[in-house]
Amino acid sequence: MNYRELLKDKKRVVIKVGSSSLIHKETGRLDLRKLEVLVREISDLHNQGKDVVLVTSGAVAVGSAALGLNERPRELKVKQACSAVGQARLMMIYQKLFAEYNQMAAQILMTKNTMVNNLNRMHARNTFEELLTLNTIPVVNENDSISSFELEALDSFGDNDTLSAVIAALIGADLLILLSDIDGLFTDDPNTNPDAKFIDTVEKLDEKLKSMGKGPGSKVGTGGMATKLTAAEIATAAGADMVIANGGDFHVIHKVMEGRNYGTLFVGNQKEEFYLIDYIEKLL
Ligand SMILES: Nc1ncnc2c1ncn2[C@@H]1O[C@H](COP(=O)(O)OP(=O)(O)O)[C@@H](O)[C@H]1O
Ligand SMILES: N[C@@H](CCC(=O)OP(=O)(O)O)C(=O)O
Repeated sequence: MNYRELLKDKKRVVIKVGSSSLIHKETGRLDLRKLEVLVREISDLHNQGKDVVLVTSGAVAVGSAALGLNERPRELKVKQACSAVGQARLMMIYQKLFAEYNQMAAQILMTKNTMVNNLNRMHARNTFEELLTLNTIPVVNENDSISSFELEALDSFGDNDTLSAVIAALIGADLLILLSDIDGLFTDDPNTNPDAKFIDTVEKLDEKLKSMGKGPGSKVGTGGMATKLTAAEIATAAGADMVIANGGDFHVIHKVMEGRNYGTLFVGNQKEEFYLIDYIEKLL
């Protein structure tokens, strides 16, 4: 089976970009040229008739640069304040860029409680559905400034990798693309182990593969490969394919969608009885 070919027909796509793919390493400020490519790629997918949801990190990084802090803050309340400044800036720029391509962007900020509480989860699902029906592009992040789960428990739900998989499952997406600072999954962290080998396709995510995913390599990233594999577990069990690809050049989005060999592909394998809440509860 050529799993890559099937990517061409995906109809509902969630795309997650990490902070490290959005900012200049040296200054911590937004890489505007890259953002333009990201927005153009997403707008073009939308013009092809696909539903697209963008999950974007970057609020804390953008906020701390705007406030003149030299490095990523450690104290929770400082991170939360940075995120309040950064999220507004980030969204302002997304709105502007999407508008240039005649697209309507919408913002949804989620917390773990949104997903755990049955009523809130239903509201979230309905809002996503309606936003997609209305032809908008939902832009999602964690609601860092009012919730501490996300910034403190970064190994569990508090990470946009996991959040994007939960959203993919919630809205019945058929593809999740995680754009990171690395080409995909390797047998070990290639930043520390030069012998690590690239893995092109994962048909079954077993314990051996899961143990390969280590923490983050960069100062700005948070979850590393470990949370991306948790995301793969949720997305594939919900029946969506997932691709981890390098967000160094966002043109990779259309290359992945054309079925070309970019990134690591995790093949969706819908569990007969898939209950999203079971997965969310495991993350608490
Ligand atoms: N097995 C692995 N394969 C690839 N990368 C890995 C692996 N284990 C750990 N990593 C690290 O995960 C990093 C990507 O995650 P992260 O820093 O959170 O980036 P992002 O902000 O883009 O999500 C890589 O740069 C790499 O150092
Ligand atoms: N919600 C936080 C970032 C959380 C996160 O997952 O970051 P990353 O590892 O860069 O995707 C923010 O917007 O700064």
